[in-house]
Amino acid sequence: MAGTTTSGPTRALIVANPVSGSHSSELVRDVERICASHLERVAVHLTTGPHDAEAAVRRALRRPVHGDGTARAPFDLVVAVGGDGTVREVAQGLVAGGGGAALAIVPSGTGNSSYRMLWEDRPWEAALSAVLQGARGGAERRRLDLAELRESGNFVFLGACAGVIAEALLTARRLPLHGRSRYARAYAETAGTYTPYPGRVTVDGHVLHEGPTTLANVGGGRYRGGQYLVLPHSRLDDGLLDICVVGAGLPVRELPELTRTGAHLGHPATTYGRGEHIVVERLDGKPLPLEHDGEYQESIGGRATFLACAGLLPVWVPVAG
Ligand SMILES: Nc1ncnc2c1ncn2[C@@H]1O[C@H](COP(=O)(O)OP(=O)(O)OP(=O)(O)O)[C@@H](O)[C@H]1O
Repeated sequence: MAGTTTSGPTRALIVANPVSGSHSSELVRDVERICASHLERVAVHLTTGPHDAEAAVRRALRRPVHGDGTARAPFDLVVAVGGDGTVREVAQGLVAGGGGAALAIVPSGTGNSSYRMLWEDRPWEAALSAVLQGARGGAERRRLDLAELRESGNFVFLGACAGVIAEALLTARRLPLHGRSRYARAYAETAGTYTPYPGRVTVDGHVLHEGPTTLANVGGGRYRGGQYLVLPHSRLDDGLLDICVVGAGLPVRELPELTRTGAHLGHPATTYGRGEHIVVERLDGKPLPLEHDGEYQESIGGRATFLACAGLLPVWVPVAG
């Protein structure tokens, strides 16, 4: 397959977020130990705050290492140890840093949908060990699509959602729960009082949906909240963004059950599309409730514009099939 390579990586930077939902220092030590048993060079960076993962990756990739009189990139692998927000920041740093280092993920967040979109339910130790051995371990380096959110300039890895899922993230902030049950409870609470917003979604210049909107999800990843299969048909390297819109005809409380299996797609209130240029709007002059990669976008206005960026990010994934 184009864009793949068979040999494993040799030099890893581990970027770990100490405040991600299921972080522990033992986990970081284990990741470091497993990497060190396969690789010639391993470094660890603990993030210090929002955006630090991106800055650390950019910095680290900028410094060439000199060996035998030649310069080469200091790392060919960056292992993000964190949740979806950390993974996205690392992805942004990898794109900005250039140089061809590829991403691997060890899940230690809350939803961990990014890890699941690549490795499903495989234990992280097995996935990391596969990555470190390359094709021999059953992993390959593939270039995956990203989306650019025009209004912020950020790249989107997992996906973005306007509507009830974004509102649920705000609810989740005040819940003293951990893991995926935190998002499940936040969603249930939010759904109880949620009013669909007046919206429009345009795909490659054609209006896909206009009217009351419960959610509009652009991806990227098949899962949201680690368990809800909102975009079951999404492919990560087809150069296109999938979009699922749920209108007001589907009771908000029924969505979690339906999206667990992708059954929402058969409901008449659901519209599905695919394209390179997707515009999600709120039409009543209020800000669009929007999140991407699990982070609420506070400063977005009434409109979010997503552009597909085909094959922008090198990522270690299981060998296809
Ligand atoms: N040292 C730090 N202190 C405070 N915030 C940090 C620090 N390092 C990183 N962050 C921020 O923590 C946020 C949340 O991290 P992350 O998304 O990885 O975990 P999570 O929210 O538990 O998981 P998920 O997104 O999978 O639900 C990120 O937006 C990141 O910018």
